[in-house]
Amino acid sequence: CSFSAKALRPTGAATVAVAPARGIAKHIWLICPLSAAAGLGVSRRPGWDLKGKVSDMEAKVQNYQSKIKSVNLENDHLKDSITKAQKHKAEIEDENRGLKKRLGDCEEELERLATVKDDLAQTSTERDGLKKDLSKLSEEHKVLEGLRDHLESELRNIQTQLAIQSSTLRQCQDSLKESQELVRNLEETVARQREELHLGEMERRKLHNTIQELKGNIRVFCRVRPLLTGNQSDVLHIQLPAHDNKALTLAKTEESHTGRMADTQKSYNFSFDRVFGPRATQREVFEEISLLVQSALDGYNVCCFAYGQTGSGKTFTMEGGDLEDLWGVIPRAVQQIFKLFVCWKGCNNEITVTNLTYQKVNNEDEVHNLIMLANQNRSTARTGMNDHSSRSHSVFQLDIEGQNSDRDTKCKSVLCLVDLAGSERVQKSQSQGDRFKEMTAINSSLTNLGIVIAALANKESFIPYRNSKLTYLLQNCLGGNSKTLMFVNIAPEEESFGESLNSLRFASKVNDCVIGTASANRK
Ligand SMILES: Nc1ncnc2c1ncn2[C@@H]1O[C@H](COP(=O)(O)OP(=O)(O)OP(=O)(O)O)[C@@H](O)[C@H]1O
Repeated sequence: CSFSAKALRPTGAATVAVAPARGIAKHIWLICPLSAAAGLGVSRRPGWDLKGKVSDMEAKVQNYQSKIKSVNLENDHLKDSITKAQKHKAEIEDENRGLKKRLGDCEEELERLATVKDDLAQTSTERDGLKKDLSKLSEEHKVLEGLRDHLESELRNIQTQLAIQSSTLRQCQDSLKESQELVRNLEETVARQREELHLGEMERRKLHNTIQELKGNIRVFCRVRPLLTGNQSDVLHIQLPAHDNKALTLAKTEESHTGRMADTQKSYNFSFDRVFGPRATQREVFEEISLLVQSALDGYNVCCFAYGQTGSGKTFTMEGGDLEDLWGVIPRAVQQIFKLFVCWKGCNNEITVTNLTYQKVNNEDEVHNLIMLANQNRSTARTGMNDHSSRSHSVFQLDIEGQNSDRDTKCKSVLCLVDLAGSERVQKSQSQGDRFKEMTAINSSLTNLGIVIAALANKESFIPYRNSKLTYLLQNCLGGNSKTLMFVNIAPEEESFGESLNSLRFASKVNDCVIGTASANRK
């Protein structure tokens, strides 16, 4: 199609169709209105030139026909193209559907892959964690390997040591066998020596008893109290020989009554089993008594009593002071006994006295408590001779029972420790009223004690023990199966000379008493 630019006078709108971008053929069509086309390339003929016009028209028709032809061709061609395009479109749609499906598949796949990616990320995180764990475990493994090596080396050492120990053990077992043999031999020796010891102990008791018997059954110790005020060297009337602890002399210068003769020195010599001077300590005194306490533990009845004028130191000797150094015979004897004994199982007394109770004791403290109770009940008072005079006799009696479970033997004894009330002269003590009555009763019981001792010394057939409660209570100690010791306490003051002389004479009489040989209460 060719156009002349000059002749072109478009009168209507042109439609431009553009073929789809995608397709096999690409064409541009321009469709012009007929009126406009009629003027193309045709020169204007005069009105009268009909022929010319007809020929133009025919030419035009021909042109148009050929154009139609070509358009039809073109149209066919286009139809064909359209068919093709439609086919192509259908193919493309198919393809599109396929692609869409593929896209859907791909999206699904993508989703799946996203999940996989998440899984992968999680797995990766887990892998990182595991890697860390692995490295940690590797380190631990390394440490454990080190430890294992160390343990293996230790094991080797231990095995070596074990081998050494095993060999030592074998040696020990051998020496144990030898030791067991030795122990058997030693046990036999011990049993033999125990038997020898027992025989030795029996021998010791026998010898101890013989010594006690040789010393006399009623033994007498004399104790001189120190001056409570004043200078000890002023005491001239009591003389204690320096090298003889058994003798004592009372000396007094007697003035001539007429004045024509010179004053005479009168001396009274006494001899006892032991004389303790004013400086003797409580411990020294008890050393002697402890032998008697041992006799009580060996099964002998033992009695120790203190006699003397009021204020001469009887209570101090038997009980003493609160400090351990000042303890007297009773607390020291209790201590000695409880060092050896664990329990006392009761008491079985042969002599009973009205208003007297027997109390079971298990230890030293219980005994001390009883002594305190007894002291509270004991009557004391201020007299002309002593600020704290004991106005009663105090009798401490302990029943001892011993058992040798190995040999099934038993022994029983009584330890009797007596602090007598002080003897005193009526005039000197200036006692009145109740004190006077007390003093009379005390003196009476002491007189009865003297009578009993005199009867024993004279070996009389009847001994009047029942004359007083005191002698009745002490009858087993004085005349029976007992080892008896008497303390005669004397005061150092010169005005007590007469009382001291009386006491020492009485004590000498007691010292002469032979009351028979005591025997141990053993079963
Ligand atoms: N060896 C001594 N050393 C020191 N002081 C002593 C000694 N002996 C006795 N005394 C003291 O002498 C005083 C009288 O003693 P104690 O009370 O023992 O006498 P007593 O003979 O028991 O008197 P009584 O018969 O009146 O009861 C007490 O103060 C006591 O402490």
